[in-house]
Amino acid sequence: MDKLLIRGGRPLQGEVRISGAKNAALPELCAALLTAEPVRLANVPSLQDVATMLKLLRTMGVQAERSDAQPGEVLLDARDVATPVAPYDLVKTMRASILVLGPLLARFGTATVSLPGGCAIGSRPVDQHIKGLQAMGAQIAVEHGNIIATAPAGRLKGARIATDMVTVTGTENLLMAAVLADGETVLENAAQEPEVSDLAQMLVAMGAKIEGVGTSRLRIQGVERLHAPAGGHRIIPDRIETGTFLCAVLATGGDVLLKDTCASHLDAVIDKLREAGASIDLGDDWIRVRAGGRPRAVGFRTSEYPAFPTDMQAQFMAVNVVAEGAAVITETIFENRFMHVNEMLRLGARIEVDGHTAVVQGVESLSGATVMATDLRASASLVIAGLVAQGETLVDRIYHLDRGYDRMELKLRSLGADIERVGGQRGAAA
Ligand SMILES: CC(=O)N[C@H]1[C@@H](OP(=O)(O)OP(=O)(O)OC[C@H]2O[C@@H](n3ccc(=O)[nH]c3=O)[C@H](O)[C@@H]2O)O[C@H](CO)[C@@H](O)[C@@H]1O
Ligand SMILES: C=C(OP(=O)(O)O)C(=O)O
Repeated sequence: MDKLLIRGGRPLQGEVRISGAKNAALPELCAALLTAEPVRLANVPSLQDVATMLKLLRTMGVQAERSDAQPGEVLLDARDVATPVAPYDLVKTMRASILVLGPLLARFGTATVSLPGGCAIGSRPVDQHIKGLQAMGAQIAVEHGNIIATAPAGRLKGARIATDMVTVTGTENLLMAAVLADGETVLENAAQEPEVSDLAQMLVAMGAKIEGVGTSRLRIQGVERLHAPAGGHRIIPDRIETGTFLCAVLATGGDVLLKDTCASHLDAVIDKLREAGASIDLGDDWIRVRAGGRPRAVGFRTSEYPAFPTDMQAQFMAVNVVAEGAAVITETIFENRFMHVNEMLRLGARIEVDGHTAVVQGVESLSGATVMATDLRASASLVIAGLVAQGETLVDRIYHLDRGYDRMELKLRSLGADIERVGGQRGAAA
């Protein structure tokens, strides 16, 4: 099993290119199921979740290939979908497989998707996805661990849906279902994450009629069919990869230019980084971050976009761990997203957790040790801590990291980090 070996203590310096957003790529790959025309996606990141999604689409009969000629481009042809089924062996490795449910039901009137179980960071039910589809007329049964869904007479009906909480993939699933439904759907309490808006823009380019993009109320007039987006669709930059590098630079005391990114998707994180002492300059598609000595500890509370993202909580905690002072971090989205804390303690961090709150008392230095990644962003936070720690840090179980980061260790190495993959080859990224 692959591990990352890090010899800490080197500030990051140089330039790095940010990849396309995992959490936009996954629903947008599924959106290709909504049309019989071939769809071209650009800026698709090379990471394990994308590989898993391409595999899932292929098992259904979709032609899904990376272009040899154009790096980052994926061509998808869902003309023939023989089996509208997402089996357990793929869903268990990637919860976002649930994103095929809405589009399959919308276009083919039937779908069977294995019910995702719990996950390291929380129980993560999909009841809101199911409730919304039922409101659109779907008949849904859960049998033998599978969600079995059908649309009577083959087509969903528009409905007014208010989800009990803001759900990102829930909004995306219902949006993809609604674009081909008969009549109008109104999604209240919709997620406003940039990845949801990027999906909506792709759907509009495919002929969907959607009002309110970027707001908490999406109004959709269903159409009979969709076409491919003319000229393809380019995936937005990954704001969480961006934030991860920003935190790594501040924690290590470096100076880095991040290219091909979008600063306006990261307002809350950038505000907190500045509060922590980072000097940050912004351009249309770049961010330059410079650390001015040891960071100051800064508290924050995770919440839905545009507030501080839960997917940045662990990485920002790694900054606080070596900062001057103390900070309170509150996690409001997932009930078990402090799994990195016990591993950080092994590196010498001082953190106390009480329910949804972690109190971090910054320390002057960390000392390298073997630590175990428990989930995707926990892995990233341990890499940041390892880059700061004195001596060697070995991060185990980095298959979690590979799910969601595009060649992270190569990018870090290009910035001067002493980091290498040991114990095998990287798994087949898409
Ligand atoms: C592939 C993808 O885009 N993943 C992101 C997505 O996950 P995901 O879409 O799974 O997260 P949600 O926004 O749905 O979850 C938010 C909260 O709602 C709860 N909930 C959600 C749906 C539901 O039917 N019932 C229910 O109770 C969840 O357990 C959680 O407590 O948004 C999360 C919150 O920003 C991010 O951390 C993930 O990186
Ligand atoms: C939690 C995440 O992803 P997923 O929803 O795919 O588990 C994440 O990207 O941090």
